[in-house]
Amino acid sequence: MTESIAFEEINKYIGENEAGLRQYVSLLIKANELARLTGPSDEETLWNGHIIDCAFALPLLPERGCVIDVGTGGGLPGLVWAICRPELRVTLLDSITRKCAQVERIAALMGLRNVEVVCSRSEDYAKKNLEKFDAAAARAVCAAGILAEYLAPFVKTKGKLIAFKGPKAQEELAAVGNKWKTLGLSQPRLVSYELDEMSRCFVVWNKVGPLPKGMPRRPGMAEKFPWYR
Ligand SMILES: C[S@@+](CC[C@H](N)C(=O)[O-])C[C@H]1O[C@@H](n2cnc3c(N)ncnc32)[C@H](O)[C@@H]1O
Repeated sequence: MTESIAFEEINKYIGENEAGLRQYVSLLIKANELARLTGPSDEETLWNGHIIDCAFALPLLPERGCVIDVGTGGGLPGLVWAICRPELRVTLLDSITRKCAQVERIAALMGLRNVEVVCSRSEDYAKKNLEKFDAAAARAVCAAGILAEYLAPFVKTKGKLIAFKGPKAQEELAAVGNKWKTLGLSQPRLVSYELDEMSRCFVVWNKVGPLPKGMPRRPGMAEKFPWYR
C-alpha cells in the first residue's frame, strides 16, 4: 500500500463545516430512536467513529459532478460529503424505506439542496441510471468483489468507485484476483488512513471500460453467484 490520507488533509473540511456536521449528529441521534440507523449512537461514537471516518474519503471525491452512496443507511458517508462539499450532487440510496424516510427528513431539516434520497435496491436503480455518476461509493455494505458489481454500473468511464474497508480488504481483493477488467474496472488501489489507532483503507477502482453483457443483474444474484467465481 503506497498511498495514504493524513488527518491534516481532512481537518480543514471538518473545521469549516463543524456546525453542520454537529447538527447532523444530533439529528442522527434522534432518528436512531425512531429507526435503527447506526450501531451505538452516543455523540462521541458518532463523531469519532462515523463522521470523521466518512470525512477521510473527501480528498478522493471528484472536483464536481454527482456521486452516489450505495447502502447509505443513516446517510453515511453521503450526508457527510453533501455537507462538506455543497458543490457536489449526492444521491443517497438504500433499499430500506424507514431508513430512507429518516435520511430524507434529516436532509430537509438541514436544508441540504444537493441531496437526493432514493429508496431502491441498487441493482434496480442501476438499470435506469447506467453510467450517470462521476463516483460511486459504499461503506459497510458487503465484500469488495460483490460491491464492485453494485457500484460499477453507476459510474461513467473515467469515474471512480470507492469502498470503505477494514483489515479484510486484501483478503476480499485476493478472492477476485486480477479479473476486475471483466467489470470494466482497473486493478484496485488501496489508500490507507488511521482512525482511533486502527488501520483502515479505501479500495479505489477506475472505470476504464464497458460493463459486460447482462449486467446489472437481478437483485440478489451478485451475492448468490459472485461474478468472479
Ligand atoms: C450496515 S448498513 C451500512 C450503512 C451506512 N453505509 C453506514 O456506514 O453506516 C448497510 C446498508 O446497505 C443497505 N444495502 C445493502 N445491500 C443493498 C442493495 N443491494 N441495494 C440498496 N441498499 C443495500 C442496507 O439496507 C443497509 O442499510
